[in-house]
Amino acid sequence: MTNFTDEELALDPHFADQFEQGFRPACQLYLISPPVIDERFTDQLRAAFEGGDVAAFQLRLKGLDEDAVARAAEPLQRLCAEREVAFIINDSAALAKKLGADGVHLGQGDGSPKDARALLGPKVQIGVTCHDSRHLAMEAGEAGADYVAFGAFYPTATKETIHRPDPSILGWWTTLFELPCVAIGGITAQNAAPLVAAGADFLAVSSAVWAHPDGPKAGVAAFAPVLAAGRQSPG
Ligand SMILES: Cc1ncc(COP(=O)(O)OP(=O)(O)O)c(N)n1
Ligand SMILES: Cc1ncsc1CCOP(=O)(O)O
Ligand SMILES: [Mg+2]
Repeated sequence: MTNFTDEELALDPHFADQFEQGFRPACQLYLISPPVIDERFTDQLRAAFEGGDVAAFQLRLKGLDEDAVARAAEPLQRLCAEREVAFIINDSAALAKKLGADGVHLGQGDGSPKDARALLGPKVQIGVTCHDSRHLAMEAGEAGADYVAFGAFYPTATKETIHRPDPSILGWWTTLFELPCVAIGGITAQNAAPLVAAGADFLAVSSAVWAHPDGPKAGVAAFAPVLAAGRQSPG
């Protein structure tokens, strides 16, 4: 495994874009499905989309075999296509390929981004979990990821988590690299401001939307003000 020094990082040709102050689109919402869904979920997803702009939806069903995930995916993928929301499959590049998904999200134990790229081609988005690690994020960038994900920023009941990054990792990343970064883990409309200010390109959110007391439409709508507040200007 490569360990990057600051000097190597500054010289690495894969990161030629670093230090450029390029345009970064405003922070957007990336919805993660609940870990378990039933037949009512397509309507819940439709309601969520009515709450405001959603850039991507990840189907993250834990403990189901791939055939069952594929069956669940069908109406959800169709809805995402109608709404021009990127449809991302969690964990499995092979399933993303089979379904013709727009992307796949890979954890550190979900296979290599290079193998996924070889399987999926250049147009499919590949995201990689990087926990709280600058090193893992640089490795993912080198391996051809389309985004890196840091988290969990806050306690969450959706997944057992060990790593708790500081929001400053988002600012560090966006100052050096153009590759988008995703913030995940326990994010709500109430606690998201430091992540947006620090530079997150996407907020990946599950329970704050699906368990919102007024429903998923209100759950998405609640994020509008914090997304609109935008990043801290440099300096
Ligand atoms: C956007 C995003 N970031 C992180 C994760 C977590 O992926 P992983 O570490 O593989 O854990 P599981 O989600 O598979 O339990 C994610 N799914 N999406
Ligand atoms: C999948 C995942 N990876 C790190 S935290 C997390 C859970 C995100 O869900 P929530 O927004 O409910 O904390
Ligand atoms: Mg995974």
